Amino acid sequence: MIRTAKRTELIEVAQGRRPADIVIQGGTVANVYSGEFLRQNVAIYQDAIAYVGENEVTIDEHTIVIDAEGMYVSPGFIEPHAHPWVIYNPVSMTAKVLPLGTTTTVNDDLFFYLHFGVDGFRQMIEDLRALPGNFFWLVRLVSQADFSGERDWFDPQEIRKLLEMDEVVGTAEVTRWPLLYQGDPFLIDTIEAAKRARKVVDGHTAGCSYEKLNSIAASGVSACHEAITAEEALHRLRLGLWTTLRHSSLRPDFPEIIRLITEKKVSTHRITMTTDGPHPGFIEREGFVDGLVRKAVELGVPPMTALQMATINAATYLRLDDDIGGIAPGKLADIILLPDLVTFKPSLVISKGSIVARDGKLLASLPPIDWNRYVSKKPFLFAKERLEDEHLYRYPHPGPNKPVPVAYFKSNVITERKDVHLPSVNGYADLSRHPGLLYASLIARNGQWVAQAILERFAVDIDGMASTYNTTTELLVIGRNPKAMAAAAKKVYEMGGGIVVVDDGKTVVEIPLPFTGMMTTDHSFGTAVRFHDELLAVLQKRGFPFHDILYTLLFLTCDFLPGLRLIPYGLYDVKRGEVVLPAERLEEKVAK
Ligand SMILES: Nc1ncnc2[nH]cnc12
Repeated sequence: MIRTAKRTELIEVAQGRRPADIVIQGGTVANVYSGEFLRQNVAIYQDAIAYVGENEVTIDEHTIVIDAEGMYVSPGFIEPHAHPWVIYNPVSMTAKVLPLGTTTTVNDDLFFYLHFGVDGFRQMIEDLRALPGNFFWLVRLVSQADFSGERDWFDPQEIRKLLEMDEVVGTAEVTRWPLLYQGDPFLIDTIEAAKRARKVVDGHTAGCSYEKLNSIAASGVSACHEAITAEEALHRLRLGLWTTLRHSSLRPDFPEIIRLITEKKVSTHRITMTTDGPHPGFIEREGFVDGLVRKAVELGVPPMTALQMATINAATYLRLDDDIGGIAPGKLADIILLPDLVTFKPSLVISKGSIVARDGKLLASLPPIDWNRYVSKKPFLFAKERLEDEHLYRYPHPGPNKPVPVAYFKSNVITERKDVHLPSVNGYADLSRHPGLLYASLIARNGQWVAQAILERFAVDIDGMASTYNTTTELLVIGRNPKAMAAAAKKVYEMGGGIVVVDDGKTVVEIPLPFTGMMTTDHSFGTAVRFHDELLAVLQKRGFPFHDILYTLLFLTCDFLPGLRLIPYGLYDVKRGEVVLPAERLEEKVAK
């Protein structure tokens, strides 16, 4: 990482021959390298740390002297696995989490890359250099729902060029991990190239057995955050994978998984923690990396161990430990002041030598970003009126006496196939006598195709809703009433992306997400919280039985979780690897 502070000047400050810019004195420094708490002074010069010790630091009239008496002085927190698109965007996420002490986030690029391609994405990386804090990237090698042209879009040469950028620290999770198990040549070659460039290879091996994990580790993957039990986490640790413990809005797993440390008493130096893209309401109420540290300590992890996992361990995994992750001379000055080791809420946040937040308030300015300048794809490429055709929503009956495959939600994101006998009316499955069954259509934004499903246990009483917030960012329309579904779909079309719920002829939720269909363009994190909370409340009132609506929508259209899924190729049975009902061409569908 680039420093403005010259090494020779840092040496002068360390020797007291040059005044420091900031001195933090009288505090207890959390030395995450040695695992000690030490009463020491810290001298900061420009963006780096020059001195840590018991000597008085040389100051002048420009030096900011911070009295840290009674406080803990900790390295800034690091989130090694962020998804900066959960209605919030990279700027609003940073504005929220920096005052909470997370000075570094490492971010998945999926939706940015899908919508901008390499040129727009590169431009955005460059523009986001103006963000306060450290904002790094992991780049995807494939999407989360195969589509025609996917392999061309994720071009190996372009990805290798991205991997050369300083802001790109590695390759992002491959959710379709069976591709790695099978030794997919593109993935293996690109992973090899990433490793040669000294970058990390993030993993995503949900539900992978110990035996299969051997192959994944052999493929070059360096980390996994998908363990949901202490046992699964131990498998990852034993196989040399950096083991990232997750406590997210979708999977608040710490009470179980933290037993890896509190009961199995393993060595923790290869363990990190992640919030894994929580919904905005979760961050608002539970915090970000500060929340992980707080929760870990509450569950019995020693405070120093929790701090190490959130700082130096993450930095070491990311190969950034020469620059960040600890408080020592020569490192970048990412430092937080903690009044206690219980709440872990910083009273002061310093990033690269600047005070960026105090008492939970952001002081740093945010760069103006014109998000839509990166987007190379138009939101919709067909006439809006086409969405009025009810054939887009009604499910074609497979034939007399044949059961209809239904995607039944077993949990927030896992579905299971149920074969249900339904009457046929004019060739379509009739849901009118089956309360709780809903139509679902995934409509390509370029107007090329529509894929269809029937859902059960999503929500009993939804007339119509539409959302581009899903892993394909195509138009997902759900409901029991095709007219209401059409109305919701048209509204989302008009907004250029977003989420709309229509009930009894009225729009009851309207969330514009014009940035890739996933994010607001707003710098205010509060807006994202308000939108999320409103959506969840409205859907729960109409029978949504789970806790994380955004993840239900997000993953209904992915191809890596069990059950029936709605993907660009059609209704897909993941276990059998089989398309149950192929997507149809939109033109043919609406002409019927
Ligand atoms: N695989 C994933 N894709 C999109 N957002 C996510 N948030 C957490 N995991 C994610």
